[in-house]
Amino acid sequence: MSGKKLENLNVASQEPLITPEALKSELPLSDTAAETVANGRQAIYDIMDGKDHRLFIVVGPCSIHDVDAARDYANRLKKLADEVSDTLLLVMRVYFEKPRTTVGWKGLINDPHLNDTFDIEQGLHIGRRLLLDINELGLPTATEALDPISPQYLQDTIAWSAIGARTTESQTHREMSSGLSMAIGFKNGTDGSLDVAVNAMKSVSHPHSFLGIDQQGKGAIIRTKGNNYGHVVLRGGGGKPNYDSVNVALCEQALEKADLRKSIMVDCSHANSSKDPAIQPLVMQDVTHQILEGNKSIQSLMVESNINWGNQSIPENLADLKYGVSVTDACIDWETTEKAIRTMREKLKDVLPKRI
Ligand SMILES: C[C@H](OP(=O)(O)O)C(=O)O
Ligand SMILES: [Mn+2]
Repeated sequence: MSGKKLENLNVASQEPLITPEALKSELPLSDTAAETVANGRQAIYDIMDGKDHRLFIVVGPCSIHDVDAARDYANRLKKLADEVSDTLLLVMRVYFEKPRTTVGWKGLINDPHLNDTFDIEQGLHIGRRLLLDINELGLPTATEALDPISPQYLQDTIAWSAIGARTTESQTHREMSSGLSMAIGFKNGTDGSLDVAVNAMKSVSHPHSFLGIDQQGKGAIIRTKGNNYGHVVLRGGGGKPNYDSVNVALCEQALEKADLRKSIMVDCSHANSSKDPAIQPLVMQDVTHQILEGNKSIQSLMVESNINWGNQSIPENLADLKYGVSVTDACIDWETTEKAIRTMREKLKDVLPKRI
């Protein structure tokens, strides 16, 4: 046998990680939280199946870096969610995993102390604790499923997941999505391509077998049943927005041609707002207008919102972090969020019931 080392030559070190089973026994889902997750998932299914007339809005910070601010935000959102629940189902964005175009902070799980110490085990504990607390409030949560292993640790607390613009084309993410236990939104490509999302919906509806880890953290062959609740998320791209009625119609045609459910989410941020938060309420107004004009395919929105406006880079001295301000994409503030969602509810409360 050759004594030559031929593997992990570029791996500096590896260390054991808590198993999914152990993390969940340390931080179990309570009955209340489990009910929030199950009810949130079912309500989204019913909206997509045209049984529930509401829209669902995935709303919250681009990323979570401060769990106290996240809890503050969740308490505010829960009050608003109760107020508008006859017309809008609000689902809180709780994004822990951030895809970077090149390099940068990759989220609370990867680097919970925001200082390149990459205390991932702590990140998993902090993330799961927060998800449990938000579900305890009765507020369903949404996240981006980015790391192929982390769903084993967290997905029992999630009501809706996104596959991002950078990974909608990835076979790994399509295989993973075919086994996830909730509706999945597939963002169009960063170049604006809709095909990658339509193809992802097709792929995900089929069973897949692939390499993964089981609840004991051991290597496993995962065999899935397929997931029929994939849908498109129009987030703009290629330097152009795609939330307008023409692009929505083109998306409807593509879904029709592929014999897929016409359930579209409009992401009011990202390339649909050219990352300018002030544009997001305008996109929300445009979507509202499309629905008032008779659109039936837009069933959900995504809004990047935080306690305070804009975004900030992570400072050398973390004490300089501004409270409730995103450290990734710029967000609208809480007052703007409240006003825009209340306006949407006001305008749609008598119209949406007639859509089904
Ligand atoms: C990163 C993600 O956006 P994307 O660039 O994948 O549309 C998000 O923050 O929702
Ligand atoms: Mn973002």
